[in-house]
Amino acid sequence: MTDIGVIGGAGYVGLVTGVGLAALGHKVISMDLDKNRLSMLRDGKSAVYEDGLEPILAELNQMEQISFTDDQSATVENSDVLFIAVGTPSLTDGAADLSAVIAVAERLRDEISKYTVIVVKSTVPVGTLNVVTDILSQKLTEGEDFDVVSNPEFLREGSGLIDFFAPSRIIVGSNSERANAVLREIYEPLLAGTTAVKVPWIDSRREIPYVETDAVSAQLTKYAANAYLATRISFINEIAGISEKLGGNIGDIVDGLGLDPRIGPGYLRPGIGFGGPCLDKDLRALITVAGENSYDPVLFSGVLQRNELQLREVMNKISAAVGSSLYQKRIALLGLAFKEGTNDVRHSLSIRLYRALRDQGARVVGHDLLAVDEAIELEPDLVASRDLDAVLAGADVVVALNSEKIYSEIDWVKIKKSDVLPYVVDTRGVFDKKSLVAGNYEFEILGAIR
Ligand SMILES: NC(=O)C1=CN([C@@H]2O[C@H](COP(=O)(O)OP(=O)(O)OC[C@H]3O[C@@H](n4cnc5c(N)ncnc54)[C@H](O)[C@@H]3O)[C@@H](O)[C@H]2O)C=CC1
Ligand SMILES: O=C(O)[C@H]1O[C@H](OP(=O)(O)OP(=O)(O)OC[C@H]2O[C@@H](n3ccc(=O)[nH]c3=O)[C@H](O)[C@@H]2O)[C@H](O)[C@@H](O)[C@@H]1O
Repeated sequence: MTDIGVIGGAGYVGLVTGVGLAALGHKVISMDLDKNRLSMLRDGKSAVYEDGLEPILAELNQMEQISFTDDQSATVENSDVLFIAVGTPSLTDGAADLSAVIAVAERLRDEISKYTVIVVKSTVPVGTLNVVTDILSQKLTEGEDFDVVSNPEFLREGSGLIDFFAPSRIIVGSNSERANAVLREIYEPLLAGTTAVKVPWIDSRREIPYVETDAVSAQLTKYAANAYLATRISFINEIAGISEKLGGNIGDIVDGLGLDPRIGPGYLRPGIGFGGPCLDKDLRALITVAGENSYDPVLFSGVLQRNELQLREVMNKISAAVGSSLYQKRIALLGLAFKEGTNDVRHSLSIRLYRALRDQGARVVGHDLLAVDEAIELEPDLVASRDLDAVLAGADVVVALNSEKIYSEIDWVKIKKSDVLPYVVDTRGVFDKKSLVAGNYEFEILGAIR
């Protein structure tokens, strides 16, 4: 059992990391600046939605396996290992904003009083570990008082706990054997499949790849993974666009593509593009860092460009559907979070679409199962509801942006209230096509002939 502090412990990554490590039997202090989130967490409630998190959190709280505080000094004093999971958002030039990481390191420089392993979980560009080491070295000695390790995170929002307990891989980047040994000890229960509380996602028969490498490679692996995922989405969106022009059916194309074992079926759903707090930000940071090192990443620039164009494609479909002008047209957007299964609206392309429609005078009404409050907090004038029927009623155009299961269950015949039907734009191939045909709706599916 290791005493672990998680700095940024109330965020998406920090919370899953803290809860996961506590469930493995470690004593965890989750430290954050957000007092509101901390007080919710002490009551077993999370401001970030993660499937299955709250029951485990409540159990861990009761066992005193995890605690929540805004006191960094006490966290440092009572921890042998500190995971840093603070945010690293995009600056206007695309580079990662490291101010939160630097602020934490500057305090650690004065707070560390025994050998402490600093584990950087936040996604940070190559070179950031040197910055942290330089800050700490102003008062402390590397190897004696501290070591800094990279341990990038690959979780997906909404399925964070599954990804913690059944990760595709664990990557640890460090040149210190002492720190590596500490990390191996921390992850040992996960590799062995043993936990202090019952979690449904662990499979002790499955071997979890554990990769030890240098810090530069660990950090670049993280950026490469997100760049590849973004590339895959822009790739399939581009194929969908071409398919639409040539009269193909993207669903069948994806199935045919995915059958090639070198390509695989996952992560090939076309749509409005990749949104969310990370893919876009990390790709921009990679492009910036490549540029700073005299390398021209033409492929990745194209991936970003396709993503921007994709939003415009969807906007054009809506404009074409209403004919003359969007003014006063009621547009129902299904899916406000950046994807289904999360309440995160950070960098949601649905919200960007809302703004573009609003600016042209449309009356937009949005639906989401989890993110209505978050969407309204971000855009106070947005009319949004969890009631799907109410959102669909009276719409001139209905647009599916996320692929929630309930969207596939809409009975288009049953919901018909009059002969004046909305035009339906399905960017996700989620709606029941037979039902739309039976109801005589005019509709289009992104990337497909009907
Ligand atoms: N959200 C995701 O799915 C993933 C995020 N990442 C990376 O993990 C990092 C964190 O991302 P998220 O969890 O999404 O961000 P987040 O914004 O949800 O969480 C960051 C937390 O850090 C706290 N914080 C900021 N400054 C602090 C300080 N000085 N001391 C203590 N707490 C502080 C904030 O209050 C917030 O709760 C980023 O680098 C991101 O790129 C990596 C993999 C997945
Ligand atoms: O670094 C991160 O933050 C994380 O970013 C992504 O995870 P996440 O942002 O939670 O969401 P994804 O499920 O990857 O989806 C990202 C965007 O791509 C879109 N997407 C995804 C898959 C797909 O086939 N098609 C598609 O358009 C989603 O709708 C969403 O807008 C990665 O999948 C994680 O591995 C990574 O850890």
